[in-house]
Amino acid sequence: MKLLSAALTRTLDQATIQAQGITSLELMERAATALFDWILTELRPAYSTPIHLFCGPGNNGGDGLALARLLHEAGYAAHVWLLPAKRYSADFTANRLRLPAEVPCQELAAARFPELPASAVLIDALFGTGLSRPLTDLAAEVVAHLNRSPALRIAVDLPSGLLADAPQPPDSPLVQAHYTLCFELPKLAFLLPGHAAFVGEWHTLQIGLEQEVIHNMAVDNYFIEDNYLKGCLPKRPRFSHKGTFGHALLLAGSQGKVGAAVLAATACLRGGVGLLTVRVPQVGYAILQTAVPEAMCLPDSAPDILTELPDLTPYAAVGMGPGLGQQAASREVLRQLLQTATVPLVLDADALNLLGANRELLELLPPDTLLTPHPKEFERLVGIPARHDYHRLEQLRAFVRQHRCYCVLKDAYTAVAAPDGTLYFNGSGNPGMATGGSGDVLTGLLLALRADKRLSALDAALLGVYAHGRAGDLAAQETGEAGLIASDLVRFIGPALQELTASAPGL
Ligand SMILES: NC(=O)C1=CN([C@@H]2O[C@H](COP(=O)(O)OP(=O)(O)OC[C@H]3O[C@@H](n4cnc5c(N)ncnc54)[C@H](O)[C@@H]3O)[C@@H](O)[C@H]2O)[C@H](O)CC1
Ligand SMILES: [K+]
Repeated sequence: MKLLSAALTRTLDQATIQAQGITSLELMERAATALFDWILTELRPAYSTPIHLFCGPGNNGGDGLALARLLHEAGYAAHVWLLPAKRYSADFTANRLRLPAEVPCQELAAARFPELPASAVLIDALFGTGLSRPLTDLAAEVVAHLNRSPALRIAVDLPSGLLADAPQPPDSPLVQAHYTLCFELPKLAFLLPGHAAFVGEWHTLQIGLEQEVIHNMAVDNYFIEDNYLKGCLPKRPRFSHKGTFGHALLLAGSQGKVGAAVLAATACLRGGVGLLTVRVPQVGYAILQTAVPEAMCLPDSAPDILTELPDLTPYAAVGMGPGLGQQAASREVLRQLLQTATVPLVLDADALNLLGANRELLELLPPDTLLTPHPKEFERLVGIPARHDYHRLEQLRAFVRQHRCYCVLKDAYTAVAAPDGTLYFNGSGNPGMATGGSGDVLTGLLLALRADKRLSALDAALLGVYAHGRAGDLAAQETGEAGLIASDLVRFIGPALQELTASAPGL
């Protein structure tokens, strides 16, 4: 799904109002009803639970006021606190007037903040997408008061203080929400690591915004969730043979890190590759032949690191990096690979560190090469530390545009960057995957998908990243998050890919 800027969100609201012939107040009522339904079904508060709604002067506050009315009408103990302002939005005022007189409603003042015990539920409807600058004065004090409370905090649309799609100065006042409930589409701000403590668990609520309008909006950020890739992996034709799915070459492993080669190799096989040859140093030969009998092994003549690039003629794709080490001889293998390869490349781990340490090699990257750095490796690749999460995304866009490559920036919401600068944030996966070897598994899986000629570079990257996370989610159901190890991911690649496979035969 698309990630809209605050400006496009406003356009969408207006377009929905026009297309459906409704008033903005009616759209607000839909938003409040969706919030009300979520709170009742997911939180199931007792009628006696005090629900304190903190309402700002704009439409976010209007959502809060409408929600307060719905809660009151259903018999819940709603209590409204208003943030005084010079101007209030029209729909705020309309809902202020519609609030039944029996609902306690007070203006906030520095000397008059309510007691907020652990048993209460707090609704943060202070500010949403209309926020244009960091919170100060009374609003900042209210936010600090909410954050000090042991009560559950639910943010409407955005945790107040957070901008939807742009950085705010460090240490700006921000509500620390346990839940953020937004409308229809998530916001880019939710997906950035620095915001996790403020956004909490987020959910999108449907309010009937115009799908046609969303469809026609041009954006450069997408969120990849459950349904997006279903059916994208072509079904295997009955008359296929191992040549159909490509012969991949994996260059990996060094003394003490042959396990990385084993994990990437098994993941590549589970990813559906036709044939796999693995290049390891001598130290890895017996290990690989024993641990991965399905793969062919082409050992390097050196005992503990890779020093020679094999003839690339037989291969449909080449992966390099897991457990490689950063010796000069391996750097020369990488240089030769970049100079001679005419098939898709997947570069990870030490192959990326070698690129970062020898940045002139970046000029040799063949177009459509797929790189899979984590943030630290990415920083080494670009050579300049990111000032904040948004700056890192701009660096990412600039990097793929400059080098005409695909880059998978690994994080809780991994971003796949395409050469045109479009970013696709991945929604599958869980914290159990933050474990050694997880990245090696991704490399192997991506290598298999890049060897499959039926897939475009973008589809291979998106399918691989999503299936890797999905394998993690399936594995965690069995092992729990803490108990999950990288080999578990390998076991669940098959089921994850199965979910994404088309039901109709491909041509
Ligand atoms: N489809 C939807 O997403 C819908 C969203 N709704 C809700 O509407 C808000 C956006 O409302 P808006 O009135 O544009 O903005 P805010 O309520 O966030 O606040 C604007 C208000 O605040 C003033 N202001 C801005 N920055 C500051 C600041 N730093 N300090 C103090 N005051 C500030 C500004 O001047 C305005 O007066 C969206 O988030 C949803 O919650 C609709 O209800 C339904 C459809
Ligand atoms: K809010």
